[in-house]
Amino acid sequence: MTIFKVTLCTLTFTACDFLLSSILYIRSCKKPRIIQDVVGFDMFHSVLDVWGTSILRVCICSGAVIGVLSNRQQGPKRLKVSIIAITLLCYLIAVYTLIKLLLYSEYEKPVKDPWFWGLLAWTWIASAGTHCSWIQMSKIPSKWAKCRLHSHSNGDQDQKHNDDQKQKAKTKVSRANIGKLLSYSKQDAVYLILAFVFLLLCTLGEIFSPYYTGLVIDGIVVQRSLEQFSNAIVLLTLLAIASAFSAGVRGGLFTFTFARLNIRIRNLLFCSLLSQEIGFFDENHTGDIISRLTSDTTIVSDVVSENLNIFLRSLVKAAGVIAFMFSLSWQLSLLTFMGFPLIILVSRVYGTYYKKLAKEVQTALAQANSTAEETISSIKTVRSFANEDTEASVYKEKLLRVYALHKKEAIAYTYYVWSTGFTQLILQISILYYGGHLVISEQMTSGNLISFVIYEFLLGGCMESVGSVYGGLMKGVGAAEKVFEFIDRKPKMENNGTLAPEQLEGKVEFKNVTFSYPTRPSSLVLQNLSFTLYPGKVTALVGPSGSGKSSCVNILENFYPVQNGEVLLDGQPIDMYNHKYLHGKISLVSQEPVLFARSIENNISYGLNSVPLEAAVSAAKTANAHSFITELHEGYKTETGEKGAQLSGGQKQRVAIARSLIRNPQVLILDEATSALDAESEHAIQQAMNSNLQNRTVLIVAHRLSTVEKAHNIIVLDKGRVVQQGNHSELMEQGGLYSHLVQRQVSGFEPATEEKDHTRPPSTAEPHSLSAVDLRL
Ligand SMILES: Nc1ncnc2c1ncn2[C@@H]1O[C@H](COP(=O)(O)OP(=O)(O)OP(=O)(O)O)[C@@H](O)[C@H]1O
Repeated sequence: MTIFKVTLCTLTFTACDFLLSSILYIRSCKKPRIIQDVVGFDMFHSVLDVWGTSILRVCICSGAVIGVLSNRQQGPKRLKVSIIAITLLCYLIAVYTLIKLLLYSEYEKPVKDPWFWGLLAWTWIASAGTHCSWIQMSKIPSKWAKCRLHSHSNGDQDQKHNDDQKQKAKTKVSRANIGKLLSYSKQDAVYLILAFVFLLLCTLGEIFSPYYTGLVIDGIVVQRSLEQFSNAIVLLTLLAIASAFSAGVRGGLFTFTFARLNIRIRNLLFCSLLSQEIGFFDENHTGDIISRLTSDTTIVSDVVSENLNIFLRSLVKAAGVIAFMFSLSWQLSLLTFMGFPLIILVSRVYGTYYKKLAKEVQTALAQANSTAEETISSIKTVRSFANEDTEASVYKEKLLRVYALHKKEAIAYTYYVWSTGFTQLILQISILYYGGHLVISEQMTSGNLISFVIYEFLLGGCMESVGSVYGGLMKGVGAAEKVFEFIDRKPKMENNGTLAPEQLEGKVEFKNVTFSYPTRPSSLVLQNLSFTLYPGKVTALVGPSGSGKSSCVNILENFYPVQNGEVLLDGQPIDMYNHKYLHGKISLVSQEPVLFARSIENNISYGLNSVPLEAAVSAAKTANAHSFITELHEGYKTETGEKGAQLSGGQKQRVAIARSLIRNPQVLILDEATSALDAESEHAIQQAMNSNLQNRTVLIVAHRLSTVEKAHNIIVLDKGRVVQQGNHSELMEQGGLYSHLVQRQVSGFEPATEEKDHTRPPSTAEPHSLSAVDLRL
């Protein structure tokens, strides 16, 4: 709707409101002349004041229209700012009409005048209409902006429009999340239904208790009958026992069901994480991911379980209590419900704010966790740089951010308790005052008043619970939003290839491969790269640091998708191979091999189902690991510690080589796999592997000349391109980057920076120790 339509509608509504209210007032006026009603106004017999509220509404609406038309930019914004005040005003008008009904009913029981009822009903409708008109007019800029977008851009309004859309989308997401959370509990429907049945039983017991308490008091004070008094007490006792029993079963069942939900969600999240592409782990901090897996999932199940339990109990109890209250006294019930919308309003404002805060707290906590995790997992590096104090202060800074958010939460909670407590206090005093009047005027018994007051307390408790658990539920929903974001995330690279040929030759071809990492899409790491790895041959990749050697390995392992070109295994793109099959045939020993906190035997047979010890021993022998393993106290049963921390770097590498060899892979990739070994161990491994080469394709990424010089083919990379290819002697003869690297390193010259300079003439110094030569600049 355009600005003109909105204002026209508002003005039409205002005119109708005034006209209808006036007609209804004139028809319900008991005095022969209106002027007499005005002069001798009587609260208990005249509805002049109710008609007066229509003038108030006319003023509100016309004021809004004038405000918007006179200042099209600022007017609607000002209306938006005062929405809560107008909501309160409209609510007070509606409450006033209820008070009028109570005043009228003092002299006319029941109130029969249809014009009076008509005026009351219209006043409620018109109050709601005024509120809606105000909201519509406050929204004008975002809608109006749409029309203006074509003529000229308006940054602020576009931003606001986007924010509105985002807010709407968020509300939808919250609802979807609650639905989704419940859908994960489908398997526990039986337990949930049982829990709900016991919840009903327990609540019924609690609802009837005040009623029987009233009967006990009436038995003592009014009837003075021992029989009625004792019957009521027996029933009260039975109810209390049944209610307590049901409460226990209900609580237990809810806790049990949500413990199952917790396990389910964690498992789903973990499986979803495991299926994500490697780029996902480059983009997300481990601490963040772990925080979602541990604290967010706990919040989702625990907070939701606790709050859903209280929420349902309070809701069912409130429904029963309301029914009893109306049966005891409709007047007192009306009085009670005047405060009801106010509590909802407070809860809503608080809930939205609390949800926002909860999300911020989760994010801040995840960042703090991430810092702690990074520091603790790299404690040796931290210690070696004596950087403990800085790390501690970085962590403290992050914790202080969490603390600041918690403080905000605490203040918000304080205001919430104050506002709801104050509303309830006013209500209770009004009820006692008006209830006393009803008892004195014999419109209800004292027992009923006591029952009503107990019910009112119960309802107050229910409302408070609903309000406070709303915040808790929102906290759970905020956490669920983050958990579901990961559970629902579709991996950008799926391992859904199906090829699994019985015979695999092992020929690998890189054809015009261009590649960049997902975290840095604009920087090309490999450019139009082509080379071939042949079965039965050892190929070495060499080149300066950062030239893309490990990136080639990552692509060959199918960790990342390539931007252009293709990587073929036996003529087929590698992503067409079955995931398990591919990694059974291509095995990688990486630069920093990671061992798991298990025994050496289990580490060697990692990922294989049942492997005899002999196979592990044989692989360990080839990897030159057997002798050091047997020297360990528990041999192959020795635990390696977290990430293999209880083994030396060289020992870890040898176990990792054995782990790859045991699979008898067709393509073996050794990415700096022997960098931590002494020359003798490396030589022993090479001997063993060369004699074991059969038709295996071997790709070696290494910096030591001793590792690469015996390779059948050496591929020299520079800035993601192949610059040279051939065996050691050919490349040395050719000159160029390879010989330059060799000669420069042989001369013992180490440049100060990682930048290389090919223009410099190669050193003429004689090689003195080939085994120690590092082919990296
Ligand atoms: N996970 C990653 N995300 C983004 N960029 C990366 C990632 N890994 C490596 N890089 C970048 O890709 C380029 C090539 O790195 P790569 O590890 O392939 O080089 P390398 O030749 O193996 O180096 P080195 O000999 O030092 O191990 C470098 O510029 C590096 O910064």
